[in-house]
Amino acid sequence: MSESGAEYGTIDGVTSPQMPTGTRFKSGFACFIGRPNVGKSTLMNALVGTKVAITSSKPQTTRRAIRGIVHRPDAQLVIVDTPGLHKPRTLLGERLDSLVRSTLSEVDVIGFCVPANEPVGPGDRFIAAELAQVKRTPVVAIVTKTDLADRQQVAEQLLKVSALGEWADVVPCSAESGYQLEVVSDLLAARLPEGMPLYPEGELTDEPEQILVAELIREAALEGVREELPHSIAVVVEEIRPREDRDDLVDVQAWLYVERPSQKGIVIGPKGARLKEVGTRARKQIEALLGTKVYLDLRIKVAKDWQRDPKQLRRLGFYD
Ligand SMILES: Nc1nc2c(ncn2[C@@H]2O[C@H](COP(=O)(O)OP(=O)(O)OP(=O)(O)O)[C@@H](O)[C@H]2O)c(=O)[nH]1
Repeated sequence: MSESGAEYGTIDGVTSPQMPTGTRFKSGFACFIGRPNVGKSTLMNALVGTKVAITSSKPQTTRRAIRGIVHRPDAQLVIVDTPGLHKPRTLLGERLDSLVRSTLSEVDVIGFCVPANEPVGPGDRFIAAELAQVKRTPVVAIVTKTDLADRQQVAEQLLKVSALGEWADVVPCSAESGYQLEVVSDLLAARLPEGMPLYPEGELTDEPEQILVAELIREAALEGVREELPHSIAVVVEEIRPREDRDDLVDVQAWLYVERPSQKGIVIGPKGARLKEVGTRARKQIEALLGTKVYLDLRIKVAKDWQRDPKQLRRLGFYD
């Protein structure tokens, strides 16, 4: 028995019926790296089987290392979702990149994602060169979005990606159609060290609720205005509290920060219509996440140039 009381593999002499005798349970961390928009978050969600990372059709919406956990009979794979590597333009950009680099050296296996439907370019080569520096961590190259390419294109992409570096494996998959997701999971799990499960069974993410809720609100606020304010919105959830005398209602109080008064106008919309929509959309997602009815108190504030100000960055949850 493990500490949590569940049966896991051969840990402490208990053999799980799903595991061949003699195999040892494995556990550890994986992360996906790749250019923005190549499908890293979507792949993580598909492997975990629930929406924990935030995906969108615009690059660099993922700002935090959100972890998803894949519970397998033979292994527990904790996935750290990294933002896309990109050239630092603002202080925030520099922090993203140092976050990516430290993540790479801390994990047990890296999944390097390149989409099947786009030519291999300088961005992919830049990341491949970065990965060549991370000597001790095995890298599985993953050709994503195979549903958007024909067989010939996928085959050619596999060859091109193989030529980019020294990979432990090269595998094609589609998070959209589910093609080869099991194989991706197998290949990543195979590279983990033997060890106890790191999280109790059934737990999908170890992000605090407050951060997940803030991400859902930010995602809702970006809907439809990404072109105008792609990186200028941040959300802080002040409080999540069950309503007194009610066991079916939770109060969520949150601040939505923008950089300039003009952006405030965009987010609020004519007669507050847009902000109301954002609130409704976010509330539905939060209700799904928390499994209860939610009253969302969402207010907007201007925090001038928050991306360039270390104090503001810390306040908004971006730590050194
Ligand atoms: N057709 C298809 N679309 C996909 C697939 N995987 C991801 N997408 C789409 O590609 C876009 C980008 O996906 P994300 O998962 O947000 O990409 P990301 O690499 O995490 O992006 P960043 O967070 O910006 O680094 C989204 O519109 C997804 O719906 C896939 O297997 N097939």
